[in-house]
Amino acid sequence: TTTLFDSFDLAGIKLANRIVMAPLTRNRSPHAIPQPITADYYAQRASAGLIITEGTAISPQGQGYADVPGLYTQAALDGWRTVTKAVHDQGGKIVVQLWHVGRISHSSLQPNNQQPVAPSAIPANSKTYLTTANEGQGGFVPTSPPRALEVSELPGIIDDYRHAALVALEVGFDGVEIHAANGYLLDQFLRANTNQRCDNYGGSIENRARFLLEVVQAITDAIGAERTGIRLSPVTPACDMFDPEPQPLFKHVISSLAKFKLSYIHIIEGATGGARDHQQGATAFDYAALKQTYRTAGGQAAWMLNNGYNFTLAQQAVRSGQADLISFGRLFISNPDLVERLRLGALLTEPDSSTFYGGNEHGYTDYPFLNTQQT
Ligand SMILES: C=C(C(=O)O)c1ccccc1
Repeated sequence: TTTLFDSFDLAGIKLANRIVMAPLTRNRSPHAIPQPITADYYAQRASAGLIITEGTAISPQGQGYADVPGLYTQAALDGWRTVTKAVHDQGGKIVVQLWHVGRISHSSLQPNNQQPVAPSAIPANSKTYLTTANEGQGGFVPTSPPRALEVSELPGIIDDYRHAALVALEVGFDGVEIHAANGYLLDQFLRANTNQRCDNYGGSIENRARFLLEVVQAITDAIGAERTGIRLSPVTPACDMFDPEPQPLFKHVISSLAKFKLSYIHIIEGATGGARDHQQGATAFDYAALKQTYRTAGGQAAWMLNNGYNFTLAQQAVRSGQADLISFGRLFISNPDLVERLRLGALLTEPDSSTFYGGNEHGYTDYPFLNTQQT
């Protein structure tokens, strides 16, 4: 039977195992430029079957938190080249998560201190991370109220996604993950509480999924569907998100995605970083039905599940065929050699949440390995 430690062919990319490092925002890229220490951080974790980078902004407008990296300056691209080389030198595989935050931003982070943009002018009851003058000391502040995007602005944002995907491959990434989860721009278009547009990008489920599918079309046209994954979070409340009928919404989304020969579908089960059985709407979300719908519609992408998995749950999910791949977030923060530890059944280091966001090497690259020679 299949286990987490079996190799996996991800649309032509050979993964050494089924254990994926989930995207994790760490707020350690001043001026959106990944630093040399970031290359060390990802290289330390290169034994993962696949690394998905932290959310990476496709444009200045897509930047929503201080010190998150981008793909829109030459300095950032040079920084990412160092990262991908360091990971590949360790035999690892790494894709970059393409991120536009939409309304989850602050005017001080926006070009010309503008309002953040969103499908509708509905403020989020949410916070974002800013740093004080002396870089690195940061805190969370309320997000700024957004303005509604004009239809005429959408092609420009699609272009930003296309361009980011192209430069991602140029700087050595093995592919991209479209961030369509956790209440950011693409999820804001999908779900009813944030999208109250009256044009053909709002209202019906088809209309609310339109922008996401146009982005997927543009990226897969640019770099190939086999280099393109996507992340969805059907019922997460993260960033103040809610839709009263997630099952029909995501049934339509996943059926529509089936025609693209994507690399993988990454599903967050429940509340991101919280209860796996979190429910929105009248009935519990049926993840198995979602996968079945996708396969019945002809979807062949790998199926990746996330959120609060431990070793036993993960083995069960892979053995049963419920998932091809399992992504782990917090456990990879504090266990660079998570794969080895899971293989040996070794003790896992608990992550220290006080150093998740912002700061220096402490809580970033100074977590211990089991056998010290790898430090
Ligand atoms: C990109 C994030 C996500 O997808 O939730 C994120 C951003 C800031 C803090 C934690 C997570």
